[in-house]
Amino acid sequence: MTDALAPAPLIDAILDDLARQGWSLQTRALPPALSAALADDCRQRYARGAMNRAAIGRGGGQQLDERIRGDHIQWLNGGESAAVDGYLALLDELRGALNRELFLGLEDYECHFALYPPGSFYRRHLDRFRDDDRRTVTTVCYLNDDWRAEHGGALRIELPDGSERDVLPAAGTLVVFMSADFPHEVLAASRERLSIAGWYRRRGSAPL
Ligand SMILES: O=C(O)CCC(=O)C(=O)O
Ligand SMILES: [Fe+2]
Repeated sequence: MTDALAPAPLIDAILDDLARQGWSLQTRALPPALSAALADDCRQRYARGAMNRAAIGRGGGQQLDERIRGDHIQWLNGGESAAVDGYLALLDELRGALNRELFLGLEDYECHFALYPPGSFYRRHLDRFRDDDRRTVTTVCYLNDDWRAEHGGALRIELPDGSERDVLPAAGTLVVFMSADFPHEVLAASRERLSIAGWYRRRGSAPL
């Protein structure tokens, strides 16, 4: 038997927050060594041109629009690097806990590296597509050392009571929220901003 990767208190805190308020902010979710290795991996992919400008919409309706989002992304698969495998193992452990404790029936997890060049942003949106309701829980983990508020680049989340919370994209921070319920946006930053955005998905209700 292998040791659990994620500390039980971290998993418990996320489950409690989600059950109570539908979202969770954890500032020490990723070990610093893993976060640093992921940041290196992301930067190398960007440098060799492996990351593409992110599109909006899905399937045949995809389009590029810098007025809506300006990040570059690459989808992640197991077996690409030790760092990515470590990250996926951690997030799979969380998936198991969400299913066991909150009965969410999450079948899989899709995620991508994202690099926002200075000045780029992602306008207010919901992560659940109109024509595809499989995305159920959103996760975003940040990979940026020494991030300060004056760098900008916050994730601004709108809470059900209409108030807003700004989350700094600092290394180690993981944000988790119910995909259908929290409009959010990424504010422009004065420096490069690295992250992994991901979605736990349920089986689709519509036939393919
Ligand atoms: O990077 C973030 O803080 C959020 C990214 C996001 O909203 C998305 O990729 O859908
Ligand atoms: Fe989003």
